[in-house]
Amino acid sequence: MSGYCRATYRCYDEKADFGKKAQGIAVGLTVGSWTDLPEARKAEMEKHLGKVVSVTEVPAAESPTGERYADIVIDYPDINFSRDIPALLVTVFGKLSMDGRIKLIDLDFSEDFLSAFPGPKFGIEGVRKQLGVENRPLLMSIFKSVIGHDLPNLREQFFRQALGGVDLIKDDEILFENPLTPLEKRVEACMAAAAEAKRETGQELLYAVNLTGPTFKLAENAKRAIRAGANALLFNVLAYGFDALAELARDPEIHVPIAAHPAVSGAIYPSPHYGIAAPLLLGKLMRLAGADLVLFPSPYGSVVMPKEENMALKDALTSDGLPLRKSFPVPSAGIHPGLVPLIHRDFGLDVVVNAGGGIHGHPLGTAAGGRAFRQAIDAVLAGEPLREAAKRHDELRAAIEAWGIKE
Ligand SMILES: CSCCC(=O)C(=O)COP(=O)(O)O
Repeated sequence: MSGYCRATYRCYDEKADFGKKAQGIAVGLTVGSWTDLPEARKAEMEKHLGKVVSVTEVPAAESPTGERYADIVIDYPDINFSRDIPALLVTVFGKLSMDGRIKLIDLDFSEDFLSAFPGPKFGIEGVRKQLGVENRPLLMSIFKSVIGHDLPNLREQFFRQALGGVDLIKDDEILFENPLTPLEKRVEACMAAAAEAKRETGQELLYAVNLTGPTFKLAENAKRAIRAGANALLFNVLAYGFDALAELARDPEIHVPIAAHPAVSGAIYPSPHYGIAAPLLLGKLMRLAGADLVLFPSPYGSVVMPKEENMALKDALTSDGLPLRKSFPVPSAGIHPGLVPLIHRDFGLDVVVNAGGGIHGHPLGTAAGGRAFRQAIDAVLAGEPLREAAKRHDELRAAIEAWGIKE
């Protein structure tokens, strides 16, 4: 699209004139007023004016929620905003986000706007290359119970996760700078455990250390972590803002994959009437800002997102429609080995299977938890039912006895 970024909204109202509402948005969020302007001024302002592209009204009787709504599409001239995500979001959904029952459903970026964003530095291909794993879903393990633990304890936890054959280990997102496991010491301890585990497993491993601290110290902290040996970062994007991620992702000295955590997103996407839709919030915008991996609730686990939204989110991260590297989808929360067939069915090969409790809570211990997942992944790729594979694998059998299989 040339010269304009396009916003799509869903607006609920029992009796509004949606055409008028759309015109009000297009004018109100751009030039402010139009009809009151003298003709000469109108000619000058034309290039700044938002344009209503379409208004599609759905009556209550045909609406899935039984409420009357309209999908409104508006084009916003690039000339009005700078090439950064905060400027775009404030333009298209600043004041408007507080003005009645309206949700931002989608954004389409102009070529010029897009050209300011390099996107993910590694993406799916780059992460696979780093790990040397091309032909199967990846497996990520989440540290659980990290607060109040010291370095030897953390190192031991890391080692046990790594022995299970996971590809990535991520910090818990609630682990911040603290005297027991400060950033650099934590990285050194965990990377030493990774090297020790590699001697047994032969596997490469990425450790996504939680990047925290004041916004203006993030880049410096990331570089400190990398100097200490970190080979990936975890980042709570929504607590800081997309621009913080974009700055980290475009910094040439931050040459490690960044995993985006969805913390705080539940305050923004779930309502049908308000906020920003999940495929845009956790999909398109995360990819645009440069997340190599994006965590989000799956349709099956303990924190769920509806399937349709989940699939649209996956498409936003992986479609060819954006000229950016693809981000790895990481459907998460309450994941256990019995869910691997569903994850593979819905996400295919390019997915990261991610589990905390489903690994640490395994009846035979943390390393067995990782192995059970790897056995489940291998079985699914071989087209073998999990119950069959479980006859040969104690770890998978114990996992299925504990959590079952969901089909
Ligand atoms: C809601 S997506 C984030 C998942 C996450 O960070 C997490 O800790 C999930 O842990 P679980 O024990 O449910 O695998």
